[in-house]
Amino acid sequence: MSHSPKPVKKVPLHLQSAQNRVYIKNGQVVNDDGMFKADVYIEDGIIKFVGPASEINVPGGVRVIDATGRLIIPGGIDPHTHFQFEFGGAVSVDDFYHGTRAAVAGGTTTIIDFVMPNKGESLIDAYHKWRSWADPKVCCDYALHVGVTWWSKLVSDEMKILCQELGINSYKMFMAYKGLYQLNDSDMLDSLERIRELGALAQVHAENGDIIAKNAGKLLNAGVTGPEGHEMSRQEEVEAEAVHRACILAHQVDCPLYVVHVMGKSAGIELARARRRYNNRGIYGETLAAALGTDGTHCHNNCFHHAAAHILSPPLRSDPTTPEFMMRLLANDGLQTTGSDNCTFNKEHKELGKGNFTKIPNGVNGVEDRMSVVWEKGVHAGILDPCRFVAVTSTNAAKLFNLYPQKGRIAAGSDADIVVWNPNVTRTISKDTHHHNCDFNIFEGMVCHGVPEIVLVRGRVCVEDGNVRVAEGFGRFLSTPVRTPYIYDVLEGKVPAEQSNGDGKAAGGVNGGVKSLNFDALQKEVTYQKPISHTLLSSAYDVGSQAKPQSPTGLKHVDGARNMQESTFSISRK
Ligand SMILES: NC(=O)NCCC(=O)O
Ligand SMILES: [Zn+2]
Ligand SMILES: [Zn+2]
Repeated sequence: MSHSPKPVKKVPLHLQSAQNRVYIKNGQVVNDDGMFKADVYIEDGIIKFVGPASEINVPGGVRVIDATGRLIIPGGIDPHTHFQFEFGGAVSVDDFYHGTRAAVAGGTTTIIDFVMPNKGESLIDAYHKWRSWADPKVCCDYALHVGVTWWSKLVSDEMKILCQELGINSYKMFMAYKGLYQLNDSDMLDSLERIRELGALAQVHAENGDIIAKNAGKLLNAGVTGPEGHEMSRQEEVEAEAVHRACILAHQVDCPLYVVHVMGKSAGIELARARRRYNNRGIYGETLAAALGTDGTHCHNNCFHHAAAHILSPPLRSDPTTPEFMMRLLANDGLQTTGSDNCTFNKEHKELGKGNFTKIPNGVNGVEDRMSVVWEKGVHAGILDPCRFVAVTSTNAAKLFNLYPQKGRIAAGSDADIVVWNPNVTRTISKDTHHHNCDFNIFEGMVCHGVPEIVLVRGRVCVEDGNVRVAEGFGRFLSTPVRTPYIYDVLEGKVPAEQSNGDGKAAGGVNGGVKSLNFDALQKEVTYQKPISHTLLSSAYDVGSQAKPQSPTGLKHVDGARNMQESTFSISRK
């Protein structure tokens, strides 16, 4: 089959040439593998020099930035966004302009969005649709993943064209959203096999969609219609089972797998266990800013708007110890990356699900605040060091999606996507000051140490003095080649996982190993919920190691949550 790519809008010259010489002095450079004092010189959007001031003669006419007391870090890479995405009867309100502007404001300079073909739709047509939406609007560079939302010979053929001609190296399959995107195991296996043949990376949304559909029906029949029904229908083990199954399916066809949005403790453990089982080869996991910065108790708030604003899938977990647990997994290489899954809807959209939680459009914010949340809950909390922060917010994603070292590193030759990060000041997150196009922020009121004071996108200063000055259309599409060495060199046994940096010199950050994890101890921290039919019959909720009589939601106490008495499911909401 031949294919002629559709023309893509060119970036106007006046936007390409802005601010072409910048010198950042007196800062502390942080990469995933080390931290050192150095100056950074940039010309035409590329880093030309990183080193001591004594080794460079800076030419005249240069914009000088003094980074004394600041860190100079690679711009964040958010590998998981859904801008302008039609989902659940609404279109997400952060389009490619508002979404990438919010990203840059928060220190993220590359995003990877998902092309989501409808069932029966050509993947290539969907790809061009996404390009036509994104190219004129993006304020920073971006790449695309493609959803394999149905399976056929046409899909298989198009995947080859996407990989070989259109810059795609990753595909997402869904084990949930029954009747919409869900693939059965047989189609999953065929897709995984094809992805392996093409040298790409498989991504999976891991939740058991059949269980969810059954549970949702039972809950609605029993009168549980509010947002709290969402997490009740998709419990921890429903996610953990799917993570386990996905890892085995992928391993059976030797396909590398990246599990997106790992939200629950037990799902995180399954992912880390699979990494250890397969000697850190070919299994990778992402968690979300949402999972690290807030929790599912909000979905039980008696204000419908507040509760619905926190609905995404897999759900935020009501166990309030989940965020710290997920951060520890990131610290120990049980998980490798953080995304946002930014998919924002406003009040009127969320209200589509009033009276039926299955109709609440799924999605939350995160693209702007991901870096600050990971710093606050990771580095400031003493769980991550600054190098690991850079790894899980930027470098690991660059390696896994084959953007490294163009992205994800402060080094000569890399793109000048740079954040001057001040760890000594704070900012308070609020919907009133954020740059999103949405009316709610799930991190409202969080005080974050760590502020992206200056943000450069390919050498262009886009954030300074609290002002965000982006240029619509300045971002470029990043063609991502297949066979990223960080994955395929290891998978094919060319280098041991510990040495998989892609250039044979030092260990990389994506295959480091989970040796230090004590799985027995971790497992003891997980509380499993009882089956939903049991819960509907009784208010006693004596599960796992933390047995306590509780509400059917599994909550010990939540301010504003409904008061459960036996199986009475009434709650008054504003
Ligand atoms: N996660 C979510 O709730 N919305 C976006 C779609 C997806 O990633 O599954
Ligand atoms: Zn998903
Ligand atoms: Zn998503």
